[in-house]
Amino acid sequence: MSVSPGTGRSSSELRNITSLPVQQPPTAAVLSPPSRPGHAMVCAPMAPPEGRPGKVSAERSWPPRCGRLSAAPDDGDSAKGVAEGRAEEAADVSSAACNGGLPHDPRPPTPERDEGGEAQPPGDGDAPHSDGQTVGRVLDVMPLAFAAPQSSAVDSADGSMEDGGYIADSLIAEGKGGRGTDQLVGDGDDDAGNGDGRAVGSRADDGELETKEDQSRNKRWSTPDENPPPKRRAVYARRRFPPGCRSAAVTGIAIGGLEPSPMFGRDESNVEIESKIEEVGEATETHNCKIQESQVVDRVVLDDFSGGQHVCDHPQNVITNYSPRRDFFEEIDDRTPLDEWMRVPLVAGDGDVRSECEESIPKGTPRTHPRGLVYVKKNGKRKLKHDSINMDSLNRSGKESKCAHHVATDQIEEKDNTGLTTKRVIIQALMAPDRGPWAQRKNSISSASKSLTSRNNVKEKDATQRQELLSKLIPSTSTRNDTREDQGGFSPEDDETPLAIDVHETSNGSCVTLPSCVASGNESVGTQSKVTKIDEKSLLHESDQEPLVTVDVKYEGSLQEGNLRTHVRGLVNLKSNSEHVGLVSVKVNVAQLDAIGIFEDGTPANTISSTQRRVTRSNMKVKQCIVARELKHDGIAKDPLDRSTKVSECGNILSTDQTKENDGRGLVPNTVVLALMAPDRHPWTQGKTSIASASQPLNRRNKYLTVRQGLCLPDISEGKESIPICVINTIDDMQPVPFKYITKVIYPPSYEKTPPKGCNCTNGCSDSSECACAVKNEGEIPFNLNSAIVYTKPVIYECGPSCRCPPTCHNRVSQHGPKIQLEIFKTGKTGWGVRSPSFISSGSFICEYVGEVLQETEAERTENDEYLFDIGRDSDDEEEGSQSSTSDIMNKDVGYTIDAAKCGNVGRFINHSCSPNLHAQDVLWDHDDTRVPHVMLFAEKNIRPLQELTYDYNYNIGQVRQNGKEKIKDCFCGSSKCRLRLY
Ligand SMILES: C[S@@+](CC[C@H](N)C(=O)[O-])C[C@H]1O[C@@H](n2cnc3c(N)ncnc32)[C@H](O)[C@@H]1O
Repeated sequence: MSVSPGTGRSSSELRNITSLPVQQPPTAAVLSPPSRPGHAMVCAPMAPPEGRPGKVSAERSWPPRCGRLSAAPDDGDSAKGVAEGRAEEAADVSSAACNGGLPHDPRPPTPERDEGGEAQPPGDGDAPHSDGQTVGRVLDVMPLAFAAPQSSAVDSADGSMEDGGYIADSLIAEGKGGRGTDQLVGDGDDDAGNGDGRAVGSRADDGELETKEDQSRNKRWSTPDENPPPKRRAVYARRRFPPGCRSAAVTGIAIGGLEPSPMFGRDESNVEIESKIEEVGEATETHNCKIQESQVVDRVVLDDFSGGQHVCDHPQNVITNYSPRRDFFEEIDDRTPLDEWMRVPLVAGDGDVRSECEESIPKGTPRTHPRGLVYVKKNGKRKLKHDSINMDSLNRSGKESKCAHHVATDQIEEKDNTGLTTKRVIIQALMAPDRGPWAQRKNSISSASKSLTSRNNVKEKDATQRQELLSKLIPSTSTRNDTREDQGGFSPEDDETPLAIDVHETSNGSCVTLPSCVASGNESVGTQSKVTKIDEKSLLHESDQEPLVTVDVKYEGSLQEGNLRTHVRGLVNLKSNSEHVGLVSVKVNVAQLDAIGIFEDGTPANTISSTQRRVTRSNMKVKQCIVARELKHDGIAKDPLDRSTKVSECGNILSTDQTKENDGRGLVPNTVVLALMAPDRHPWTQGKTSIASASQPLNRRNKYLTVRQGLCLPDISEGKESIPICVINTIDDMQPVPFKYITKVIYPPSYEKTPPKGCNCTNGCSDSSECACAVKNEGEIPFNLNSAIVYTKPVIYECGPSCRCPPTCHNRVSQHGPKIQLEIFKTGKTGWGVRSPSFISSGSFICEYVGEVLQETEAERTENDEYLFDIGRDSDDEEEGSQSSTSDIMNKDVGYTIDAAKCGNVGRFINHSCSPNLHAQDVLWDHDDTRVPHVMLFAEKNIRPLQELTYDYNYNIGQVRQNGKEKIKDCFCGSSKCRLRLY
């Protein structure tokens, strides 16, 4: 059932969807390569046969000026040459690339069975899969040429999808709708489909549930007879920012010397005010850290609070929203009603700031970003002056982003060691950098880390300790360390990166030696751990010994969804010739290991088994380890080279600090494994240390913790993305329905991209008046030097292959693909979703919405409309004076849609939210054709780790129709601002 606009379809988008079959042709099939039984691929047909009974039709309206309004009735005709040609070609070429023209689900429809609903729970469509997933099947993105019919395979997807609150779509008759269904209701019948007592027609007009923008939009479009129909544009690529935001935002080439604030400016400092520190990592220590650096300003202007609904009905300009019910990282939602938040006064002028940090830092793991409480007071009153310049305590002024709730300059990174200032107040510790320094280039890591003395002390002390120990313990054999980029720098990964164990036993039965593993590189000594990371390279030769001892590491746990850990602990079961010789507790960083799937089937001697309820059992080849062959009770361990290192002793188990939290069960007679030093940084973790921040304190009741619970796939992109994208499902046993993972949009076969006129810059595009691309962007580079977008436009022009500037040009951001670790996970109610284990700062590029570019006429015939995203410019864009491309020669009457049903990337899994944290931005870089821009998703606010990534599909509630009937789909975004309906 492809009735409504699919993903990304705007509320302003109404479509005349025609001939959409309710029943499926008996030729539909689920195909599976015969050579790989159990691996099924499900594909939908390109277009349904005409005249099939049971079809539904949808009426679609177009706004004036959208170009296709008039063309709507004869849309197919007007676009016939192209559309039909496209359709045919698509079937042959483009779609075949993804679909292979595979037949569709052969199941005949039944009255009970909702074609779309059961097939794809929260959505509709005929996607022959269940709940957007397959049961027990491995995602198969293999070429369809290998696919063969396997009609039975679909059965597993039928009827079992609705776990965890999925609501099946249903195409129902007037008055038969019900909450939680995708419905068609009688046109104009407010009661129809109101199974839960809601009035369909008025739901969107519920003033309490809508923003003003919503109201305005709905007012404009909700009554087609009275109001002009909506613009064609699907998702608003532009975010409605407060006045001045765009122009006031600091760009990367503006304001010399200052690191600009992120575009969206909703830095977390306002959240962090009086908020509880999120415990990160393993709770081994807690200490109070006095924030010594903060930006304290005299004055701040808050002339617009991003719509103002969220905050400042308070006459004294209360800035911060904080809900004690929400966790620390909870976003500031500018549309969240005030009463949802506890308002926190931020004071300018006389006041007092007191900051307190409390966090847990795993031993030996320097923390870069503490989080703490900031108390802002001013004689017990709330006060904030209006002004346009922030003056810090040194009377330095910083331009602020007006869209910020409060100032956010980089001066916090520099100084103001005045610490806590009592006379002038404001906020400013703990602002979000352009990008999490822990996750990116670390160019601002100093800001956060330096701001905490104790933190720095730890770090420096660690380094000193390590160096000292290294000099003592490690002979000059570690040549390979000399080239390490992180040499001398102790990042959070140093003690956290995955390590594993391999145990060998020598003939005397008393030694444990190094395995045949890769060298991990850095020699370091655990900070407090007294564990030496031995030069594995120098020991590799010893791995030639025939292992006599096997290691079986078992991880068990009871992690809950969203409660990730960076490290698990487990027991290493030492065996010698199948005889148990002991247990050793070890700790392994599982987040990285599992997520990137470096575990592989290994030899019995080097395996780690991961078992847990509903957790995939996996053999993980141990990659790195350090093994001491002897451990004395004086706390000295000796490695195979007879180098000794101090270790902790924990009962009978001689363990390192990494394991000392364990109960120390097991007996290890004279033989001990010491492990868990910091190995190399893995490519996928470079610059991505924030996984640590996703961790939670250990639940000490869980002695055995799991390896990344619910891991379905280590990398759904199968290596196509530079950063693996794993799939996590802790809800059920299903996996995503197979699709072809692509990283670039597929244009219609007949489409020829016209290279844009590039810039000739050789100076890094720093002169925005000279850079042709900047000129197209109205004289600005929309990205700052940290690659965060700083303002939005209808279309942003990045430099591209036609330009002389290098690929590193800071006006090339989104074209390089995702740089933030993303993962697909099963949500409770909205199918699969996307999140990141990393903190994402506002303005960061997330990913592109990739799929097949279809002409809309063709898109309307797609079976599965769940993954459609209309693209192209809307009329307003031009009215607002945005630069129009000179090569914009296309027929504006032709609309295009990206269909990611069969071919797509991680973007296809991003769900809708009425309070989104992403923003869709049209970007051009490899052509100037504004009909088919790239849809790039950027973070529009700071996003805490594991928070679902969402954008606003912008459906026009009440306007999605099929066969003249309103179609309804409930929204389960869970936002306090939820409009309750997707459409
Ligand atoms: C592009 S897909 C998103 C990924 C999808 N959840 C999946 O499992 O593949 C869009 C579909 O997801 C579902 N969806 C997304 N956001 C939703 C929301 N807030 N409430 C209900 N369903 C939602 C709807 O069925 C929608 O048609």
